[in-house]
Amino acid sequence: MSTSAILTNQSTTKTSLSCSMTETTYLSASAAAALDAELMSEPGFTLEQLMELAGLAVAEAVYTVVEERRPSQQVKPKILVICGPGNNGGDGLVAARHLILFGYECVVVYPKRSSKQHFVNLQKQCEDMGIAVLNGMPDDFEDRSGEYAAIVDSIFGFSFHGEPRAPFDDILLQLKKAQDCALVVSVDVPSGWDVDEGDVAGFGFSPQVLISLTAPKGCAMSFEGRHFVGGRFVPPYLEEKYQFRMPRYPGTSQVVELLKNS
Ligand SMILES: NC(=O)C1=CN([C@@H]2O[C@H](COP(=O)(O)OP(=O)(O)OC[C@H]3O[C@@H](n4cnc5c(N)ncnc54)[C@H](O)[C@@H]3O)[C@@H](O)[C@H]2O)[C@H](O)CC1
Ligand SMILES: [K+]
Repeated sequence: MSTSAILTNQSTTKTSLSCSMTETTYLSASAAAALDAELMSEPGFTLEQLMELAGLAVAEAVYTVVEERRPSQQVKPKILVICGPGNNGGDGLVAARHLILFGYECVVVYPKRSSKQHFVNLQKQCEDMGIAVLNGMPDDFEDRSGEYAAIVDSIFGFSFHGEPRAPFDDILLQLKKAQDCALVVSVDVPSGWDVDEGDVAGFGFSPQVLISLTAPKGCAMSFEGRHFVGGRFVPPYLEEKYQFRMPRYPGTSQVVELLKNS
């Protein structure tokens, strides 16, 4: 793997539950894919293992931001999780299951379902938790998007290319409209953004929260909202090989928030 695939290589400094983002490491789309493949070949992780930890981290970040804004302990937060056709969508299915275990309500939108057994199992596990798994956006979404405590964008991750195709083009338009009245949390990459360059098409989808997995991708350099990192599974020798540094996770946490320098 060429180190030129890595966009910057710097370090973070730890405070208590967050990292002061004096400097951080960004991975290009190609470096992220190469690292992902290596995790599954050399340390021999299965996709199931990595996705379970990634999805748990997503659930933890969602829980953190929702609890901070929660007006009353009586209201059970309701989360909409929109899942794409690949592994980013799988992270969303895992996160939905954990959010139920954290005491939330969830609805999943999963229009292009993978037939792979792992994904069939993830859907079944969601349904077994009482989660409705829908083929499309709820009919009343435009009028009621503000009722969700958060909307999770797990549509596309680091393998997204080009222009979003149907049905995700329409879904992203709906998400863009909803971002003014609902808290939108993107998983790994704000969907529709160029993975390395950001919102170069000027579409204007701008989630309030991003949870980068393993390490931020290049697009995160132009992200201005709250930024968490999760995916606490990289062995130190791979950090060295890929010349990036995992954030220093506090205690048993699966996520760490990167704080911008003042
Ligand atoms: N090591 C880690 O950090 C891990 C991260 N994980 C998550 O996996 C995604 C990357 O998953 P991958 O399956 O490679 O790709 P995507 O989910 O980004 O999407 C692929 C999917 O999307 C389709 N597609 C691509 N471009 C378009 C388009 N323009 N319009 C419509 N559809 C498009 C493509 O055909 C595929 O079907 C990473 O970001 C993390 O979220 C793992 O969970 C664990 C390890
Ligand atoms: K996403």
